[in-house]
Amino acid sequence: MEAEIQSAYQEELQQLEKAAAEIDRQLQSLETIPRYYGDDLTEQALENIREARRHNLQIAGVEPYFGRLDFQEAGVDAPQPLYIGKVGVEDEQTGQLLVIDWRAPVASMFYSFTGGDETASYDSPEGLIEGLIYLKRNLVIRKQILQRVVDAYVKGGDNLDVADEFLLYRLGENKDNRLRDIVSTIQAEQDKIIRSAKNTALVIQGVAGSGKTTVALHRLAYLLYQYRENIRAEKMIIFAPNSMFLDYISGVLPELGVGGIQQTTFSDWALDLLERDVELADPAERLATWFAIGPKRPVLDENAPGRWKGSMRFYRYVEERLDAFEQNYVPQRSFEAWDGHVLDATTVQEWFHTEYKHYPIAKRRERVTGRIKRWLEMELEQVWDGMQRKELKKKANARLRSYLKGMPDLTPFAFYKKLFSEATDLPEAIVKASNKLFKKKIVDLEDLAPLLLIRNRLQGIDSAQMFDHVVIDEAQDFSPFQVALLKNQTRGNSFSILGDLSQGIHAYQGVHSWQEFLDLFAEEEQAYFQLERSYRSTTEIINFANVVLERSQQALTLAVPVFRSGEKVRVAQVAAQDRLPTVIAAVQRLQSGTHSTVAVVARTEEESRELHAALLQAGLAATLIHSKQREYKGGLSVLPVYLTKGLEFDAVLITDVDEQHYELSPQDAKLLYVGCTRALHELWLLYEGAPSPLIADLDEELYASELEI
Ligand SMILES: Nc1ncnc2c1ncn2[C@@H]1O[C@H](COP(=O)(O)OP(=O)(O)OP(=O)(O)O)[C@@H](O)[C@H]1O
Repeated sequence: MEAEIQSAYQEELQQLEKAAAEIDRQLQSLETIPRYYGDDLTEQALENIREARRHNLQIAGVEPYFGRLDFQEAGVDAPQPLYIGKVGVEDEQTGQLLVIDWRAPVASMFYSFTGGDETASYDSPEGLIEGLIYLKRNLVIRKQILQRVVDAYVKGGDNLDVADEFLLYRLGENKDNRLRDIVSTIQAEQDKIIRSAKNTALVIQGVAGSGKTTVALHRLAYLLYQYRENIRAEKMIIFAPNSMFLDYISGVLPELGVGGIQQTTFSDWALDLLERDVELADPAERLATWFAIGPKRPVLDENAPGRWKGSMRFYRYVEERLDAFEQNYVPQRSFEAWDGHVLDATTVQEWFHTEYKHYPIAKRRERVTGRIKRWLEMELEQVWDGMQRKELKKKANARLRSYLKGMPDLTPFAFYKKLFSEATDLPEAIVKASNKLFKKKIVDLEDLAPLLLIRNRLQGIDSAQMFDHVVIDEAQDFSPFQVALLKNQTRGNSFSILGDLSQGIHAYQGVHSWQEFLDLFAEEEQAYFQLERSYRSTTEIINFANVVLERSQQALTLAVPVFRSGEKVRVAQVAAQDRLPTVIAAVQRLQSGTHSTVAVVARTEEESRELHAALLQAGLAATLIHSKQREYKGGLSVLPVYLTKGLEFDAVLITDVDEQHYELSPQDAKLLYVGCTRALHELWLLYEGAPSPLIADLDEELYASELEI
């Protein structure tokens, strides 16, 4: 056995030497060609191709490949070793592929093949190719040095779940301040999502840590490769919950060799399109209101403004108002330039409703106005007396100004404001609150989608504003209105919509069932996937978090851990006077091991500020994360629980898990669940007085109560 391992290692060492030498040679030969900076278009195109190759070779130069698959195609004599890497590399001398891009059809077998039956197949442009797999091998190469060779499958061998062994090895690593690519360990259920056809609206429900964000980013890289003829990176967009999250995920796409994809939050994107004509109400205040402790929180029902204004009922209401506005846009009366010189109302209506029908309202107004002016000029040309013409022109222009007032040139905000000020059939509380806010030209997050719907109808959607693909991360916080709006701007309904209802802590604005989104798409253009395995946390952490979730009294899917065992979760009571010293000592203990990212999670922003100050005073370099934070620095972070969503840390310490801070309610259970599932390796919870009912009377197997600090 030992001899076999040695010989496999030697074989791979030789292969690596050969591949690395070829990559270096190609890179050097490209470097000898001077870069072109001129304005000749052909030269520019050639330079772009060279630049893309340089970039790919640089990526391949660091880690040429990560896997090997020996595949014997039916009808071929012997198995061929296929080396799979982040980018494809061709041997320039032989024309053979030295490394196959992980996104290529043949590489799909590396992910879909999970042992068992040794036959495998893949979809190629020529049709289905079938054959036998002889070997599936994982390779770890760092800076061109071969570090690990692990065989996940050998035909005829004892294949004992070695695929999992390699995955566990990757999952056991500590995290720095960025999300990473997972090309070498994409799981079969994730691969299916990544390789789904472009023109489909995918809705993905995935438990915490199931790789949703990561999978969505890999899917973008896949689509760009597979549909390179008719899709462009600049036409793809990722919507994420906040700027700090965008910063946190910003490393993955460049690692996959992809650049140029728009990455933003819905509010930033919407405010830009609205030309910053309105201001957004302070998001920190909104969070403080909805995440207040206990009874201070507003009632969450279908009349919560976010739910109500985000509904399809309101979408249709706004559309009806727009229809009525358009229908009555042209004045009923004719335009009389001066006595007896009349332009019929029906003629103007014909121009507006029939001739220019395909233009948006504002454009139609422009066209119709221009045409009336031309008609007027022609009428005036027939008046021979210059003095009289001048007189009539003055009079006619005054009448025209008054006539055109009947076709108001409204901004989206002016239309929306008017809609609320005239509304008699909308809930009173919503109208009152909206009118009050709109007086100051301030709007809430849930007003942005209606404003854009109005904008699109008034001003139209420019082709530059259309998308080839849209990713919505943390989609449980999105409303049907937002998705319906984006649907109008997305070619082929190409969407990746991913989220987790168990983490729906913004239920005052987000969906309560995925059906709310699925209803927006025809049956044949949608697909629904569920991811249940959690890759982030140890089994101990997942089992603990699942109990918290079960106490939410809602039927939610529990996460299934990938079997990776670690420390027990620690739950300890502390006396009031010991709270801060205990937090400080606990952080020091958690930082003393190999953990590079540690989070102290408080219930509110105010409490996280206090803890942050105490940690700084104790000489610990902690970063406070607040709702306006744009950058994620890693190391030691202090943050309120509702801002942890989407992030992950080697160790997490949650403070104040007592009966006041976390009640036995679905909302608090989801909050605590989110907090717990952020931890990769260690999770500690502290409370004063009585523990939260969400963690009281737990099975002793689930936790340890000593802190050992
Ligand atoms: N196939 C995989 N191989 C290795 N690591 C993986 C794999 N899938 C997911 N992970 C890791 O699991 C962690 C969670 O991934 P990610 O943040 O994408 O999950 P998520 O479903 O978006 O989580 P959440 O909803 O809790 O924010 C990351 O560290 C990611 O690298």
